[in-house]
Amino acid sequence: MLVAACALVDRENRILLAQRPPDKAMAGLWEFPGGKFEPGETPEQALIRELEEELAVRTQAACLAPLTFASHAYADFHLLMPLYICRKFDGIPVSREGQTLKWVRARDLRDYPMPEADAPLVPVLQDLL
Ligand SMILES: Nc1nc2c([nH]c(=O)n2[C@@H]2O[C@H](COP(=O)(O)OP(=O)(O)OP(=O)(O)O)[C@@H](O)[C@H]2O)c(=O)[nH]1
Repeated sequence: MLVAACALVDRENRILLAQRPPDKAMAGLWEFPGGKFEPGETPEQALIRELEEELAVRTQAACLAPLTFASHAYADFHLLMPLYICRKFDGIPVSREGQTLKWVRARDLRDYPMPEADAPLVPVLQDLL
């Protein structure tokens, strides 16, 4: 499974996390906004679409910088997930799909339980921010 994810970073260097709603797999875990690619989409197009759909945030490919990626074997699928970082976006994120949103400092990321695939991404963000 290919998923594009984004660390949205605000002016205070905080990262936006979204908590998965109770009715979904991995409910309650905190994740980076993003989602699966649709046929024919580039990762950047998928992310721009997902940020708009999930958070009413608008950005553009030039504002999405590749940061790192996750490659993780879940029991039922293998996830390959590029993680972008974005500091330049329009709009204040609002929850459009029932997720709880939280701006989190890099040093506090470990306080938010995340999907297994995300564990190696945390130190990369902590080093950067
Ligand atoms: N967006 C996002 N997805 C992640 C992260 N870590 C991680 O393992 N995933 C997994 O990647 C997949 C993302 O798919 P998705 O968001 O498009 O779809 P979903 O499972 O929420 O449900 P849906 O198919 O009903 O939209 C899920 O299996 C999710 O658990 C992350 O940090 N951000």
